[in-house]
Amino acid sequence: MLLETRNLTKRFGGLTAVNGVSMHVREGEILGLIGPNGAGKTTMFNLLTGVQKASEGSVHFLGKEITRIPVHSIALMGMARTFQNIKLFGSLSVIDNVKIALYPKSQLRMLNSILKTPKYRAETKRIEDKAYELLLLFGLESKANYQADSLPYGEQRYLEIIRALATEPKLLILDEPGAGMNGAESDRLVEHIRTIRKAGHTVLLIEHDMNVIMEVCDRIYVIDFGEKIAEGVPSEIRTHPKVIQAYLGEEDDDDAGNS
Ligand SMILES: Nc1ncnc2c1ncn2[C@@H]1O[C@H](COP(=O)(O)OP(=O)(O)OP(=O)(O)O)[C@@H](O)[C@H]1O
Repeated sequence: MLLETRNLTKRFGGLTAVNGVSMHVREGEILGLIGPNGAGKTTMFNLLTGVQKASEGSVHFLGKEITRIPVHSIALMGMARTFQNIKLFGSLSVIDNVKIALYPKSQLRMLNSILKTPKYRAETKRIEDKAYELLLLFGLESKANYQADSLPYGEQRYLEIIRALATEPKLLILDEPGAGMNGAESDRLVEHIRTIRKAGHTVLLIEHDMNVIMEVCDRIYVIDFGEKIAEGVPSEIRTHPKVIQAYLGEEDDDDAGNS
C-alpha cells in the first residue's frame, strides 16, 4: 500500500473536522476524495501532507508511519502536491519553471557548472530534454519560452502539475485542480490526468467537482461532516444514496443562500 490512513481524526476545539477516516491508495491508481463544502477535504489533505497533525489515528506512507513527521521530510520521501493558489515563478519562462523543479534531482555540481565540463553540458541537456518531455505531456511544448504568467489560467495550473511531476514523486496529490477552470480547461484536465496515469504515476485527487472525479478516478472515497460515507468505483458512488443525499443537501443549502 502506498498511502494509508487508520482511524484518522482531527479536532479543532469542539469541532471534529475529520472523524475516524480510514482509507488507502494503491500504487498506480487514481484515487478520488470528494465531499460537499466543509466536509473535511482540506483538513484531510493537510493531515496527509503533514501540514496539520492528527488528533488521533495515523498516516502511513511507503510502509512508514508519517503521522508526526515534518512536512518537508514527507515531501522528500516522494509525496508531491499542488496548491489551490498558483505558485509559479511568474516572470520566468514556462520551461525554466519546469527546469527549476528538476534541478534538485540533477547531478550538477557547482564546480562542474563553473568549469562547464562535458558532464555539466550533458546534464544540462538531459534536464532540457526532460523538461520538454514533461511539457509535451500537457501540450505546452509550443509555449516553452512564454513567460509563465502570460499563460491562461488553466495552463498555469497544468504547469503547476508538471512542476510537481518533475520531482518524480511516488504519490502526486492534486488539491482541487479543476477549481476556477472553464469547461474546456477542465475537459483537458481530465485528459491530462489520464495521461499521467498512463505514464505510471499514482494520483490522489481531492476535488469538489464531481464531474472531474467521476471521469478519471479508479476508486473514490466520499466524506461528509468529516466522516467517510461511501467508497467504491465511480458507478457505485454515482448511485450511492448517502452521496446523493449529501450533494443534494448541499444544493438545498445553496438555494437557501441565494434566495
Ligand atoms: N483551522 C481550523 N480551525 C477551526 N475549524 C476549522 C479549521 N480548519 C477547518 N475547520 C472546520 O473544519 C470543517 C472542515 O473544513 P475543511 O476546510 O476541511 O472542509 P472542505 O471539505 O475542504 O471544505 P471546502 O470544500 O469548502 O473547502 C469545517 O467546518 C471548517 O470550518
